[in-house]
Amino acid sequence: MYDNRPIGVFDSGVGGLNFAKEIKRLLPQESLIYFGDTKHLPYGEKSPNTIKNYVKRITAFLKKENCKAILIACNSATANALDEIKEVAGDDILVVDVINPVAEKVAFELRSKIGVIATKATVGSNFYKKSIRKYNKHIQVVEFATPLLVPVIEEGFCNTPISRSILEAYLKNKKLEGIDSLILGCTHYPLLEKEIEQVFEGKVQIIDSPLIVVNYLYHQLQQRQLLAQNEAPTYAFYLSDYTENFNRISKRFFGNKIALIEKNLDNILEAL
Ligand SMILES: N[C@@H](CCC(=O)O)C(=O)O
Repeated sequence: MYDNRPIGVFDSGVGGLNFAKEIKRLLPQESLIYFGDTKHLPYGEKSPNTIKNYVKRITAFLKKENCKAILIACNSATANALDEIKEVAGDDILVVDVINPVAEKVAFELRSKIGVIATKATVGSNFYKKSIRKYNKHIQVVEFATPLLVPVIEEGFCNTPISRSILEAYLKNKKLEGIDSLILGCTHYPLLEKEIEQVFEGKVQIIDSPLIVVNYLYHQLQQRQLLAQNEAPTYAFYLSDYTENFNRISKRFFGNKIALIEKNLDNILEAL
């Protein structure tokens, strides 16, 4: 039994593309519909209620596009609006987030002090600490907000003296002293992963969230007989506001033939 309907993936901007790219690599027969809410970026600086309003509309859009599953490729959305997203999605759509699969995996591995760097909205929720300690109370979890990293990434300053100096300032903070592992608790941050490894001189293991999450997604699809058998999957990219940086990074991950479609979701909830 196969299901060739698309998987919906969304984020506030380019961050979710790290996860969409991993789906394309590991699940090459799956079609994707990506929504980047670039008009409302950064989510990390917004209140939980504001985030809830944004992501309910995106979920409604992906439901209307007949998605069989939705990957919330955004930690800030997961940490502040997971229940609301599931409510709008309803029981017929599989919803996978980017925090719980990672928390469950790292909780059963030999780690003693895990660092989590993320946006203010994610750190403010303590979602990672609560999720990891739900499985293992003995692990110390340090959550540390690094808000400048998203603008650095969205403005295309990765691998520059700017990103390097900001990472040095953040990662050498006393709060992160003695960590053995680091979770990149923002889907944008894998774009800085090499630079982060350099700051720690390889002494800290960076957790590969995209691999863990997409592996979890695969098993959830398999259990529900929702896997696709599609030799020509399609990739559609919608943005609430076109940005050149999204265009550049999406083409780097998905090739030059993709089309970016600007989509206004202001009235979509009324249309449901
Ligand atoms: N993709 C980011 C959101 C970044 C932002 O819009 O502040 C996350 O995982 O939290």
